[in-house]
Amino acid sequence: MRFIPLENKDSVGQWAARHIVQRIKQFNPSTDRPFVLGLPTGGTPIPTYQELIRLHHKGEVSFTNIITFNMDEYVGLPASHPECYRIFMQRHFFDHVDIPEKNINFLNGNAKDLAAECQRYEETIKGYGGIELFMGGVGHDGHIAFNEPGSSLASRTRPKMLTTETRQANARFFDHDISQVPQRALTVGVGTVLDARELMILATGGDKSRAVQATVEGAVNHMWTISALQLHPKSIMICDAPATLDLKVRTLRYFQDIEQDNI
Ligand SMILES: N[C@@H]1[C@@H](O)[C@H](O)[C@@H](COP(=O)(O)O)O[C@@H]1O
Repeated sequence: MRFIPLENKDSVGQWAARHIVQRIKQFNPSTDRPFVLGLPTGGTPIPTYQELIRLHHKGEVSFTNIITFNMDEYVGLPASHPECYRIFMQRHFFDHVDIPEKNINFLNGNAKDLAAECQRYEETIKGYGGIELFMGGVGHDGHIAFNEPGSSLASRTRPKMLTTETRQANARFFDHDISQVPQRALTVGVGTVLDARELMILATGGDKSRAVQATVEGAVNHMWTISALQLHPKSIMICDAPATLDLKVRTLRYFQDIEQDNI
């Protein structure tokens, strides 16, 4: 696992966006061979989306031959709700780049049969030959996508109950009213995430430092599902300085040393 310690959330966004653009260029996608990108919502990836939009407007990257899969979606939020993840993604990213509508994939949290919807998602991902690069954030409790503590590290896409801690954290998007935050979500599983050919996880802010510590220094553990990153052959975690506060100085210096040409 690579660990990239940077200064602030904007440098994290710039690094992540540059990495995505570099991977897309190396892959050289076409209509017959599109690049499949997994994407998160949340506050953390917003600087990355802003930088990707900037690079797109500069002519450095096109999303015409990119297929996207978002990680998760709330269950039962009206499709037009501003915090519905599809709407969030339109607002922060898709509306500002040249991705064709048909290339965008989401879980439908209003599907009648949620299990069948999750199965459909898994099959659609497989149909595209899997995900090339999965970008993600991390919850305060170390969840990846909505894989809350105790989720199987082999889990696949399925409905999950959200913890009170996660609903409290996300209440900031719902007028700070936890009762408006859905109790359930559909989420790709930890196993689904691990199947991607590359993982890139972003963590910014001091409130993520315990999750970062668990990921980088802790043991692989279902109570910190993000720690499954250690099992992946090609994973990167990118942090700002506050998110590294719980790491040992020795750990931080080690990664600063080996990544000095990349930070
Ligand atoms: N399901 C999402 C995750 O995919 C996201 O990574 C996490 C962190 O969000 P934020 O970036 O806003 O801190 O919270 C949500 O619960």
